[in-house]
Amino acid sequence: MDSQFLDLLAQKYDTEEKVITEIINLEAISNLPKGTEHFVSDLHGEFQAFQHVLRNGSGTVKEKIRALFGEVWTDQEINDFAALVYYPEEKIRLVKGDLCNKQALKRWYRQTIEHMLKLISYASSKYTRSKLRKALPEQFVYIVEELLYKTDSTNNKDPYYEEIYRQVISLGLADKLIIGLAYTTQRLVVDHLHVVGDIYDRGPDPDKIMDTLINYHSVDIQWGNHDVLWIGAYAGSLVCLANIIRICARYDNLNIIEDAYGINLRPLLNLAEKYYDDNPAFRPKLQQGHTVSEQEILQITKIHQAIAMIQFKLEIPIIKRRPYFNMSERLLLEQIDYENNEIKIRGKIYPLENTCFITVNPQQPEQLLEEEQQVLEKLLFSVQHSEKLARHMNFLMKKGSLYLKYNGNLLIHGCIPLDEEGNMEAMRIEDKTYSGRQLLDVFEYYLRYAFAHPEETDDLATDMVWYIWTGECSSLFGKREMTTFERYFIQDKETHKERKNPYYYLREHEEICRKILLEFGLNPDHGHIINGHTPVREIRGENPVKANGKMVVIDGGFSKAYQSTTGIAGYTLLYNSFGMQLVAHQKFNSREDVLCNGTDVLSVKRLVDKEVERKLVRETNVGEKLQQKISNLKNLLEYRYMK
Ligand SMILES: O=P(O)(O)OC[C@H]1O[C@](O)(COP(=O)(O)O)[C@@H](O)[C@@H]1O
Ligand SMILES: [Mn+2]
Repeated sequence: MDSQFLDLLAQKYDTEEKVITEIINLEAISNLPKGTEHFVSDLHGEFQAFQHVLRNGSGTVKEKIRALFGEVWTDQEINDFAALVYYPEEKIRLVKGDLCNKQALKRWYRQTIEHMLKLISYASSKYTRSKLRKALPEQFVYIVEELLYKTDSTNNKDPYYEEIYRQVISLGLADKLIIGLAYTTQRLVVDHLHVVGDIYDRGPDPDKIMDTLINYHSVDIQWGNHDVLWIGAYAGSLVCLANIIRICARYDNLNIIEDAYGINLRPLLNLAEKYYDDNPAFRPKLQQGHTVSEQEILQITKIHQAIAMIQFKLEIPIIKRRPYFNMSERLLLEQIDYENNEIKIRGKIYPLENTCFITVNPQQPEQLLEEEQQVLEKLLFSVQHSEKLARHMNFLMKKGSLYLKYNGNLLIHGCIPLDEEGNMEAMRIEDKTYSGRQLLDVFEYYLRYAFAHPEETDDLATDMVWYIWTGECSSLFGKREMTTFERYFIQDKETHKERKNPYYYLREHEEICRKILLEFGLNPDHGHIINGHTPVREIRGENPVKANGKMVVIDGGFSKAYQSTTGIAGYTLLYNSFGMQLVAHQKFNSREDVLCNGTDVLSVKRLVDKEVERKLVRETNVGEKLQQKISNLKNLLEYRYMK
């Protein structure tokens, strides 16, 4: 072992006792049950519903309350206490409104603090004291520990403990303490969160989700195709930029761009006002309960057309300079007969409707108007100079990856591109061919390169980010073509279909999943593939657990826009020391509903896999790191202290 490294280590562990204590500590931690992993996906800007799932730990909080108090409490009491743990600030306000005299409130405080402490003690039973300490509200660590670790069997200290309660309440600290303890509980029930892609697009508050994730104690992200689109825009891809604005316009979410990220849309609006009019194909999909004036709808409709046309133009030069993207069929503006308003797709002629080609030069359809060019420059400048977007995109890069191997499982938003025979599908990039894990690694390499070079807007890396959004071999898109143009302008629904990669039917088979796990160096006997991306249609009897349990698909649709197809409001997955459980969530109405009526999103759990023996930290990714550390410390012991 490198003596320099050991000398460095010796600075921290500068006595034999310190080394030995740390070894004992790490060995002991390795023998604790593994922490709970929580998997969510396809959040699509639905901050409220996501927050609820996060705060209730996909039902884990209530499960713990029920286990502790279920025999003595009514359902109503359980619901009330659960609501307090989820939304402590609001619930305390409601309780105070209900309890009219001070004495009653004091009694409530006294009982509630005790109940919270019981819950915390139960929820932290598989963690070290040090880990619990880190999760406690900082200003109350001392008193909470006193109350938690009461060891006095003689009752000599009872008055002492009572006095702590009394002081907290009379000094007016009870609210703060209860709120702090509620958040501690939320934090304890989930050790680590995986977001399996698609934080952005369709719903109203992706920025709030990002802020929540940034403040979360332990998280990783597997990028979704929509997240990559936002990364692409920030990294300088104009076509990705056009796409994010188009999608925001389509879902009546332009305030994400303008208000949340402070990107000035005025130049685009001016252009849109000049060239476009009302158009039924471009009217925004309105959010439920969101009232928008006719004038605003008209404005959005115009912006939607302006940016969609810019997008279609921008696609052309990329397709032409990257022949191996194999997208020549997507040169649609070149297939249009502008006089007869028709288009030829795969040899068939279709009439066009709701067209808005006023800025297109039929001889050179990729040509941008001078004004369009200027608008794009201003938008890109604005995007790349939004402080908040920079913070969010940097976090996505830091915590994110295209796929993740974690505790023996493979987490990926979309798919592993396969051919019909189930072989890893190959893609040529420049003069090399890649497939399987190598292909995904190359995609990720380009994406990181593009992000590191935001000043380059048409190099291969930047184009590749757009390919990951929409290309036929992309592991995040997983379809053969994106038929956006057809859905706007062609009636015939046949043209709207997007053929899926064979992966999506082959993943039903256990052998295929085993093969993929092997390709990624994982043990197929123990590993699972965890996917998001495609809504599981429970209504039609689709099972999210496939391939004899090797494959779990957790996109049930937080996205409101998709709930009618799925019939539920999303799946999440829990993986604790006893095994893996899938949780199906019912539609989330509102936080008020939880607070006032005690209604919680009904969650139904289904066992995916059961551990034969309780899984310990030692057998996890974290455990591996601990073992490495132990081995370093043992080397230090020998090198420094046992000569
Ligand atoms: O529902 P919309 O807004 O028309 O978007 C449809 C587009 O979204 C996609 O489904 C991709 O989004 P998802 O990752 O959410 O599936 C494309 O395949 C499709 O073209
Ligand atoms: Mn997706």
